[in-house]
Amino acid sequence: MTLALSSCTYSYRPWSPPVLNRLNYSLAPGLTILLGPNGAGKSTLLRLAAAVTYPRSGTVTYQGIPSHKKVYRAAVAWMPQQITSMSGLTAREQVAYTGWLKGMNKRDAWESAAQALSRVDLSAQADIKTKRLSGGQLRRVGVASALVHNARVLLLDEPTAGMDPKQRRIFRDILATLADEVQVLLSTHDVADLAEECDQVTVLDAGRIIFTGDTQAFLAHAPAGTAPGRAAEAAYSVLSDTGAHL
Ligand SMILES: Nc1ncnc2c1ncn2[C@@H]1O[C@H](COP(=O)(O)OP(=O)(O)OP(=O)(O)O)[C@@H](O)[C@H]1O
Repeated sequence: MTLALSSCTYSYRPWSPPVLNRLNYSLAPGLTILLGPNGAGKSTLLRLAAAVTYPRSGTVTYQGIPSHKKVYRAAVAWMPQQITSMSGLTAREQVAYTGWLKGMNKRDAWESAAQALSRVDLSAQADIKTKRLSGGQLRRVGVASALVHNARVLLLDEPTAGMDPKQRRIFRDILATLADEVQVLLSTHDVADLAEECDQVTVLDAGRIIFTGDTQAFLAHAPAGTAPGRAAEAAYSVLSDTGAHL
């Protein structure tokens, strides 16, 4: 049993049309990327999975535990699109502070912050004030903050948006390593960068899942003769066109 959304319906206002309608989704092991056009519902799905909000009907569970339970929230970590640097805090202090907010005692949070920063390859920047870090490094502080309380599932909302190619490559390698230990679901528009590196791909369109499966099955949607290195974009384009007609 894993993180699962069962028949989930969600709308932002009681009277507005649902953004997700009776959605069923089970997160696979490893690294899954969540693709879809603007407004497809990716952030909404992640927010439900992160227990930031709750479905109007249906259930969200992790190993059968419903998302409103404290143990659920302890198992799942979420990184929103915007990471803020906390005024005056170093990277380690910011990550430790997040751990403390999540209920760890000060000493455990401090120790765990060092480990989390090492997992995102930021040990060398641990004592630097977060406001002096680059945008890509600050995102890695965000991932470390998400990891500090030893979550089993990591939910990342467009973590690579605005990163330069080098930072994206570093970030991608870190995620690939992390995904050996925790389940990772991340939304992105960087199809070409990530789709060939991940284990699973899910494509959301207008609140419906139009594809979910392993990377090979996803790439198989690229038309024959697609140039090497373009397969992910081509597969996504074919699936998006199909989804638009469903
Ligand atoms: N706070 C909100 N209040 C009302 N409607 C919202 C709110 N947030 C999102 N929506 C609407 O819900 C739908 C899905 O939005 P969501 O942000 O989940 O999509 P997305 O796939 O993450 O988009 P993007 O790729 O642009 O980030 C959109 O129609 C959006 O306008």
